[in-house]
Amino acid sequence: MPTTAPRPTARSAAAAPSPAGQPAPRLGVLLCNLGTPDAPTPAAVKRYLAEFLSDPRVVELPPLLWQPLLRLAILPLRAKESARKYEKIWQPEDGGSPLLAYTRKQALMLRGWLGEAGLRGVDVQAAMRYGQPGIIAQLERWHAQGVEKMLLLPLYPQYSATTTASVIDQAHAWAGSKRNMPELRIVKHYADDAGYIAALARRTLEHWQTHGRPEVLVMSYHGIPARNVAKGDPYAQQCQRSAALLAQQLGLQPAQYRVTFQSRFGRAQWLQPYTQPTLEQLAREGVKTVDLICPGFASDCLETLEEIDMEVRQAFLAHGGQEFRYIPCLNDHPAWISALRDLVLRHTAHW
Ligand SMILES: C=CC1=C(C)c2cc3[nH]c(cc4nc(cc5[nH]c(cc1n2)c(C)c5CCC(=O)O)C(CCC(=O)O)=C4C)c(C)c3C=C
Ligand SMILES: [Fe+2]
Ligand SMILES: [Fe+2]
Repeated sequence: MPTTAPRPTARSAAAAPSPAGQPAPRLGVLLCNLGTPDAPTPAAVKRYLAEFLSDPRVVELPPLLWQPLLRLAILPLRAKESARKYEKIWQPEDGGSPLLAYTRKQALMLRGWLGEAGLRGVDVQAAMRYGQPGIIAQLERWHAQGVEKMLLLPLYPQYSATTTASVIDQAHAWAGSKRNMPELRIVKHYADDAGYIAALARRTLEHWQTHGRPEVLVMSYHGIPARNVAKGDPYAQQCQRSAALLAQQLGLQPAQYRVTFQSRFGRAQWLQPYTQPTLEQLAREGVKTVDLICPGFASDCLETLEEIDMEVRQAFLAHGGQEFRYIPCLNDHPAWISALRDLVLRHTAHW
């Protein structure tokens, strides 16, 4: 019996068939996070750190000065040291790197939730700025399928040139290499987005329902060099804005919370106050119970699971603290997926 082929539309005629034989998506949403090594080994960590720390958005030193220092002095030691830390948080049975596993889960859930919200023909994928799966490879796949509209959603609620701008640079450089470039939209930041703040508040209140309220809630953000802020990076201001909104939702008075900055790299001054010394000081002042939340990290990762929940916890307890309770990142919390869905719906309106 002769079969009638569906009449090709302008789009499907141009599009390469997708692997599952599904029609090509109309719109691609890319959840972008920092990146992670492929394995918790010195060799894999070295590859990842070399790419990451060679990005001029991340380290602004002249390459002729920085590259020899990085390759000869920093990487050999740091790769070994970091690999040992990655080993402590690696999930061999569950996606390896927590950062990658959670970002993939967020993409999968968001795809379903957008479909339920009535957004048709949308594909949602997870990608990493450094290492695998890469941003360019995904944009290239969509381009080959004829996807003409792509939304970049960096999983950094607060904008920084060191993170968000680097994602955007990479996507623009890729688009610049195309004769028939797609439409690109970007979510620059969502530090004061009501859905994001509500998700953080929900996460915290659920934690308090189980454990009760602490004496002090510490909100710890990843740091950046202080001179970046002096030169105009709005990151610090956005961190303070998110913190104030979260405190307001939780009904906290200024004495009941602190904003701190973690993960300092190198010897330059970074944003202050630093997280670990703040926790040590609180313990010395007689504070017995603290909760710590990392509002700037969309997913748990090395910097939260190892640095905060192991190292900083240890430091607080060693200085006289009694209870250190880490509040997990937003990860796959439904309130967070709902906030991401609303961000996507707003940024793809009339598309
Ligand atoms: C100059 C160095 C760094 C800047 C600036 C920086 C900014 C920055 N980073 C994140 C988020 C993450 N960073 C992570 C790991 C990480 N960060 C740095 C250095 C800088 N970050 C290093 C060297 C590392 C690797 C680990 C280590 O060796 O200590 C991660 C976790 C990755 C993982 O695999 O789990 C995240 C996430 C933000 C948000 C930010 C600026 C706002
Ligand atoms: Fe970092
Ligand atoms: Fe760290």
